[in-house]
Amino acid sequence: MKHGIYYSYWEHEWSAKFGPYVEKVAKLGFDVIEVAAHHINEYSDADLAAIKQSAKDNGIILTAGIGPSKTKNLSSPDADVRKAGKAFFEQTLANVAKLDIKSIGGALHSYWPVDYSQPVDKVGDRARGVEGIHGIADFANNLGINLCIEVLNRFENHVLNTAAEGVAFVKDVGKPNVKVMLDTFHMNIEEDSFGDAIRTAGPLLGHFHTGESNRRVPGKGRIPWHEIGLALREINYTGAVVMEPFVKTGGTIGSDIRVWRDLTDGADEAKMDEDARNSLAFSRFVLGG
Ligand SMILES: O=C(CO)[C@@H](O)[C@H](O)[C@H](O)CO
Ligand SMILES: [Mn+2]
Repeated sequence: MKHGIYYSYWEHEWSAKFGPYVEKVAKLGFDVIEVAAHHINEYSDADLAAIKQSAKDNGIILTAGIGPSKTKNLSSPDADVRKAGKAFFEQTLANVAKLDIKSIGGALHSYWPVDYSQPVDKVGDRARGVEGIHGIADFANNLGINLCIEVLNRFENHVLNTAAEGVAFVKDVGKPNVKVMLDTFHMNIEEDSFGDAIRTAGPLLGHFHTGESNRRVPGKGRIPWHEIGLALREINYTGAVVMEPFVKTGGTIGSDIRVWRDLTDGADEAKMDEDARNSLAFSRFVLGG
């Protein structure tokens, strides 16, 4: 098991440059840094080559996360949007591959966060989502990339809310590089049992996000980490466990994540780093790896 952190913990914008965080995260003792792929198509090849080299020099593995925008929605009822989504993903995956990234996770099958001011069509969106992911899976596989379909809570997406729904979706896609992704923040809202959800995903679990029920770093709240660690060991999970704390207000991150109060307790960057380091030690102990 490899442990990581989403660099957005320190930032306000999905567009924030992730290059400088590779060394920082390595110094904090992590194995993995997760980067936001939302704006990766704006990086030059030289930028990507430098970041790849920095990861190599620092012994860090990169993974990617993304919340696709409504205009790039692979499950949209509008065929032109689906087409734009496919083109966006192909460009994004090609750039992600330049960083030697083997896994991209998020609501790849849909968009995020969902606009609930309009009625939703879960059945139709799911069917188009299966087709959309099926349509980019081989492209990703040829680049050695797994597509990890994130199961989200009801307030952020309607297509997949439970591990069982995630597994059924991934089985319908039926491609070896398309996996289920779980996140303890979302599981806390939707699952009857953390352990059962992880066992339901079993060998299809491709990526795992961690965070407390208010998205503080693991160890500061009341998520049942021991139960989660036992279940991950039971299914012999060897993938990445990436903590995804969101504690800062402001910017597109604060707004998309609905952070309306300062959850850092007024921390400066040094204290934010210390919290991450302590949470990493806690996560390695309780989850393994
Ligand atoms: O859990 C979430 C959102 O609640 C994230 O994983 C998100 O989908 C993605 O990371 C956006 O970059
Ligand atoms: Mn997540």
